[in-house]
Amino acid sequence: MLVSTPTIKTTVLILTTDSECALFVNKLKLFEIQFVFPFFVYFLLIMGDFNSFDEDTLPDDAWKDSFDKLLEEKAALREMNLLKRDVHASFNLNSSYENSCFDITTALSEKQFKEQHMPTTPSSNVLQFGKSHLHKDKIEKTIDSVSTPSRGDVFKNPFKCALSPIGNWDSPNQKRRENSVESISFDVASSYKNDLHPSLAENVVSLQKKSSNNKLQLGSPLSLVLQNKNVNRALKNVCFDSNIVTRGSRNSPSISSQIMNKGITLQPGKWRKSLNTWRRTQSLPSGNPTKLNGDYESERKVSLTVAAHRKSISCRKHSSSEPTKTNFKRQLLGRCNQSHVLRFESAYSDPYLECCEKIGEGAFGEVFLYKSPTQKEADNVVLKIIPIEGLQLVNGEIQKTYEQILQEVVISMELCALGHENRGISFANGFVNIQAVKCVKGHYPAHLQKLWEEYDDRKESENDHPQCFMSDQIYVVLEMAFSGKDMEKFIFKNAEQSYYALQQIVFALAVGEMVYEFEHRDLHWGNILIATTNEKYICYKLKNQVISLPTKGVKATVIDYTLSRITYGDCCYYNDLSLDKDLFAATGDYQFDIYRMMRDILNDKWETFEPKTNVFWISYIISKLLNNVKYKNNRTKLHLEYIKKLRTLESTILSYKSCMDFAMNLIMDI
Ligand SMILES: Nc1ncnc2c1ncn2[C@@H]1O[C@H](COP(=O)(O)OP(=O)(O)OP(=O)(O)O)[C@@H](O)[C@H]1O
Repeated sequence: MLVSTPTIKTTVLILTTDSECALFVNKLKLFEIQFVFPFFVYFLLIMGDFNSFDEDTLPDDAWKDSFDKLLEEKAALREMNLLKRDVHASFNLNSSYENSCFDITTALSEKQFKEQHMPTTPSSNVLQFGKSHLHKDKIEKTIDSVSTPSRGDVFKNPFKCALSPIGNWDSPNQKRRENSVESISFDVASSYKNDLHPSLAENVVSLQKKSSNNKLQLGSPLSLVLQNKNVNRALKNVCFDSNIVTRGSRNSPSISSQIMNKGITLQPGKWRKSLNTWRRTQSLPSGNPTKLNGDYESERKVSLTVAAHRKSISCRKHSSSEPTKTNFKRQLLGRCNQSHVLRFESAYSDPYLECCEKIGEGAFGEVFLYKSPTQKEADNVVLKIIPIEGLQLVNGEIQKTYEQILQEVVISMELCALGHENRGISFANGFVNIQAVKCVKGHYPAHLQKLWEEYDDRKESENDHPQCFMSDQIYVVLEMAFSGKDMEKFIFKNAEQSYYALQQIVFALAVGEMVYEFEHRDLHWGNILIATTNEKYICYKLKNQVISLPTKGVKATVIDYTLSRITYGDCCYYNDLSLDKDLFAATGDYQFDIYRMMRDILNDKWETFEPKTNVFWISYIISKLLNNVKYKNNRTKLHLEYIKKLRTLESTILSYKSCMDFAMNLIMDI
């Protein structure tokens, strides 16, 4: 192999710094360094002219190609004036052009882009972006085809440099790289970098101020560039101004669309708390708790007012049983077997509460387990305590009204009654067993507050401390049977076990559909509880047909009917989500697609019975069973066999009209 002398000399010099050495070694691997290096040493010894190395050498960074320079640091970009331009060139080490989402046939050069989209005079429909003014609608249309402005030579041969071992850059995707942008840029209505949410601040690699007096001011729009590798993390907690501009998010089209749609990335599973956290960051920019984001705050007030008056029960006209405002309370007390609201302490004595421990929490309630001194599991009771009718926000949520809690109570009790085997032509276990409902009033008991604090110490509660409740606070307490662990945390033995747990859910929903036109509408894996059982079979009766389903050692129970719908008597009990815009903007899991799928199929009319929504949730559960739940034995033949079955279901599930339809199909296989 022939190597020119200047190359050899420069090579020896470069190897004097660690970082350069590492990069260089990578490149030299292509030349079989193990062969070349001894040859260098031998050759230099023969030359015997070490002093001449200082003369006649190339500059220190001669080995760097134009891409290396881009990767290095901001200075290089600034030197090229890229940071000040409309689109920020990438210096994200982790990205690769193969991931690019660009359609190269429609990609525009910077010049073309400016010609087509820059108006001569700014108008109200123009978004500020760097120094340019761009029409919003046009940006949205061309979002995936924005070019990175570049000096032509940078991308013609991205590895061009004096010492580059890659000589002939001829990639079929070269053009893509020309057009790729690996950063996201947008405006935020916040101020200093330090005032941003920490997770965003640490990702800010460029900050362009727009204020006239050269000082960053609160509320002044900033243009930020985030490194793509960190964008997802940053987006999780960050609130964006409504006039966010994003350009060429190439690694993840979904990130781009999240921003364009004012998308919200929520934690999968119990989404309410994560949504509330997001809402809080919207209304209180970190670092400046006194200043509210005006627009968002007024929007939020409207949505809270709407939530307070959200209809949950609607009855056929002229129905004698039509509930009115005045009798929701009476109906609730009827369900509680009470003539009036009880004092908390008379419904639950101190010795009773001393046998409790906190086991869970949701946005609407704290959940405690009463452990019976009899030590019999059947005597244990789960208490879900839900504050109602108060004016103060609890856990970021407006408290449910009598009407709204009545919806949950009626659904819970009626579905629970489906488990009684002597009832009519259908029955199903699988809905949480409601033992009693109580309506109580008063301060939150001191002992429960202590349990809340202990839980907070152990697991960090996301809820508000219950000391916030006054003596006139009303609560509904659902007393239920203990039903196991959230599916999210449960460890299945293998996929055979999870496959039969899935079947249990399908049959329960099928019976619910048949008897009550039931749709769960929020069946994420935090709302399915799994317990181990010694029973070999669980029985269901569907259209007069009794089905014995093997348990394979587990029992699945569906909980939390906050969003559910049933038809009972002449009334429909449901939750009108049509004004809950934030939920439909959420991303971060297939779960959040399901809310949009439901809204679409229901035409945003939440009173309507459409059992396909249950099928959507089953499809979500199948995907969780395949991709997310934990398995103890995941290498056995049996496990793989059932994974295959689940995959088959995954590909066919959305063709069913309802769980009833699906269950009928499963019966043939049993
Ligand atoms: N019957 C039960 N057996 C065992 N654990 C339960 C039971 N009911 C509730 N839990 C636990 O309490 C948690 C909260 O309950 P639940 O989902 O009913 O509350 P929520 O306020 O309606 O929640 P969300 O925030 O989803 O609206 C559950 O995730 C579960 O861990």
